[in-house]
Amino acid sequence: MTDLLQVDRLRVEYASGRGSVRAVDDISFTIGKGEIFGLAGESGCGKSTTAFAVARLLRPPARIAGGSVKLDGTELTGLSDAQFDRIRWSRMSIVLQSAMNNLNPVMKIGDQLADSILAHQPMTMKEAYGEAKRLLELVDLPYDRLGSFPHELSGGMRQRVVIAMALALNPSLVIMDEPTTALDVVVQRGIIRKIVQLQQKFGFSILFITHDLPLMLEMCGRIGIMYAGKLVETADRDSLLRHPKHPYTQGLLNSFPSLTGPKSKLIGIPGHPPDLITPPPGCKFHPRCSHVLPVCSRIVPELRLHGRQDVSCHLYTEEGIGHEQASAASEQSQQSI
Ligand SMILES: Nc1ncnc2c1ncn2[C@@H]1O[C@H](COP(=O)(O)OP(=O)(O)OP(=O)(O)O)[C@@H](O)[C@H]1O
Repeated sequence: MTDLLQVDRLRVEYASGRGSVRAVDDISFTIGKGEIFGLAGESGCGKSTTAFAVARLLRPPARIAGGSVKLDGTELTGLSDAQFDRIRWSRMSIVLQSAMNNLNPVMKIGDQLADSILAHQPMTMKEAYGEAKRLLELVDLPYDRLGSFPHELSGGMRQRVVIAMALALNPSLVIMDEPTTALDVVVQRGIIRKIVQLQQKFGFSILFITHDLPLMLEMCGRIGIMYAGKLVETADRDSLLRHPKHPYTQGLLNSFPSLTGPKSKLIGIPGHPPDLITPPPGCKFHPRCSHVLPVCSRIVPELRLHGRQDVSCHLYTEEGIGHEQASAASEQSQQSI
């Protein structure tokens, strides 16, 4: 699969009175053309900061401290705001959890959609309205809703409008950060089904972020697991489900009910994520890890290909205990998933 997005050694820091918060710490991943890639991990691990860095939505005190973000070969981190504005919406768009509340309350839906189309495409107002109607129908809203104000729509309908706006200019990448979290479960499911249908129809790629790991596993072809600003494992969905390699991934999967297998006891991960201003040395997960080795508190493990997935863990490095015990750990965890 050809890469659409290439994130290489990205680092993002927030300046704070106590020091720098290393929210995204040297992470690398790619998203293929037409691929749905998910980022998962506990609250505060840096998922949204990564998405905002890619979409260039970070504001002070946040700053990109290093690394590269390329979209279809174009380096984004060095572009001026004006250059990036041409890319935003036309090649990359973003749907946020709160977006449905950010629609202009005193403007009709049709005017808002037409305005966002006209901001990037030379058309007459009549043509833009025609486009707005097509977009509403894409997300299964009747076109007479063009004349409604946001408060006349339910939360689910407003989020569909936001998704329609994100697709208006046919982008190649859509970033979705908790796009349905604020909605009730039934409405969520309907919107997710619609997103997947549209993705299959138009072939755009998605960077998908949610707390809902079962939903992520259902929707994403490949998933990156983040812990304390680091990417600790990247794998295709099946490998991740069948053979999670990093002890953190294993713990995360054990914290959610199984999608398909028999019922088993849910086990949380003991302890808490570290303070990102003074994280522990070596692997940041080592104070919580049940497979911890002496090397883990000394050396940061690199993310390396192991079997079908990339994993950053000393269970799979030469400094660590080697593959046999790692496989045993993976199998042991698998039995309980
Ligand atoms: N303005 C800020 N100043 C200082 N630190 C911040 C700021 N915003 C976020 N952070 C820190 O950056 C880290 C990453 O936050 P981020 O919101 O990206 O995580 P997340 O994985 O998306 O969390 P959630 O799932 O809760 O949205 C957190 O530890 C957070 O405390």
